[in-house]
Order: sequence, then C-alpha cells, then structure tokens
Amino acid sequence: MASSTRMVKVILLGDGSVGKSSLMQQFVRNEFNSESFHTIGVEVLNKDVRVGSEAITMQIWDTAGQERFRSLRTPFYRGADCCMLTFDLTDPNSFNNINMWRDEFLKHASVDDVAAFPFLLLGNKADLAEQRQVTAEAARAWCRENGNVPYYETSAKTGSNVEDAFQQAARMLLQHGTQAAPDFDDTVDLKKQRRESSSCC
Ligand SMILES: Nc1nc2c(ncn2[C@@H]2O[C@H](COP(=O)(O)OP(=O)(O)OP(=O)(O)O)[C@@H](O)[C@H]2O)c(=O)[nH]1
Repeated sequence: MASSTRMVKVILLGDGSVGKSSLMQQFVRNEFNSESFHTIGVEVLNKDVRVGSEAITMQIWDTAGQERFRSLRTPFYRGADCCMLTFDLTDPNSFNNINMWRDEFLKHASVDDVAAFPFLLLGNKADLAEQRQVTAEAARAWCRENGNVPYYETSAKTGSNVEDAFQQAARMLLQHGTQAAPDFDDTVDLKKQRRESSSCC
C-alpha cells in the first residue's frame, strides 16, 4: 500500500503588495509576474518538499493583505502549522505593521503554545537595494525581541532566498509538530462575502 505524505499548512501574512503572492508563485512554480493583482480572501497552492528523510506536502495559504479583506482572511488562520510574516524592505510601514499581523494571527489561529509557535520574518524585494528603507539590524532586533524568529531577506523577483525560507519553515514546523486541521464548518462562504464586500464598497 502506498504511504501518504503528510500535509502541513503554512500561511503568508503581511500588508498588501509586500509580495506574498509573488513569493508563493516563485516557490511553487518558479515564476514571477510583475503585474500580479491584489488577492481577495485567500489562495492556496501545494508543493511537495523533502526535509531530511521526510516527505511532506506544504499547503501554502496566501492571504489578502489589504485591510478591507480582513474578515475574508482571518477564518483561515486556524490549523496553520507555521506563519511567515512578510514585509517589503522598501516600505517601512509594512515593517511597522508586523506586530499587528502577528497579533491578528494569534487572535484567530487558536495556537496552543504561543511561545513555541513557528514564525518566520521575511523582508521581501531585496532586489530593490537602492530603494531599501528597512535595515537588517532593525529586522533582526524585532526577531530577537520576539523569541529569536528566523529572518530571511528574499526576492520573489530573482528567487533569492525563497527556497531557503520555505525550507526553514518546513524544518521548524516539523520540529514543533503539526496542528489538527479545522472542521469544515469553520471556513467561510467566500463567494457570499465577496458579493457583500463588492456591494458595500
Ligand atoms: N522588485 C520586486 N517586486 C516584487 C517582489 N515581490 C513582489 N513584487 C511586486 O510587488 C507587487 C505586489 O506583489 P504581490 O505578490 O501581489 O503582493 P501581495 O503581498 O500578495 O499583495 P496582496 O494580495 O494585496 O496582499 C507586484 O507588482 C509584484 O510584481 C520582489 O521581490 N521584487
């Protein structure tokens, strides 16, 4: 009988336009599209990876960073095994908002042990070196103050450090242990919420 690979859930959070969708596309499909659109709610892609001798399927959840989509994304935080907090190295506001993203995740994810939960911090758009506005020192200081969170400077455009960051996520969540998947009833009716959202704004 064929053995099934373990499915793990990784969630990407951060402000709109920091590059969450682009990081997922680069990791899963080795593609970069400079004209990507804002995500509505969530998008999910799977990728099979190996961590040492273990084969796992990473189910990557790309969420909508814009404030107006908050109620569409938060129901999907439950059952996450790892959270990749993402900011744009050229946008200090996106870095200043990382605490807000961490808090929003913890509020909705029902994490058992907050101190041990695997977070990563990604500073994306590293290829735009001349426009950079957040220093590595500031990012590393945040990581130290928040339980020695691993920090990666990535470029979804060139692919730099993208594979390494997701591999690190896989290693951490396997060490930590995976969570129970949420019941189906915990998810939202995205179509309905989309209609409501478009009729009000
Ligand atoms: N130069 C450069 N541009 C990037 C990089 N990553 C993303 N972009 C661009 O930044 C813009 C926003 O990228 P997205 O991946 O859509 O951002 P997002 O975080 O998913 O945005 P929301 O869906 O609104 O939450 C797009 O024009 C991308 O092409 C990168 O590493 N370098």
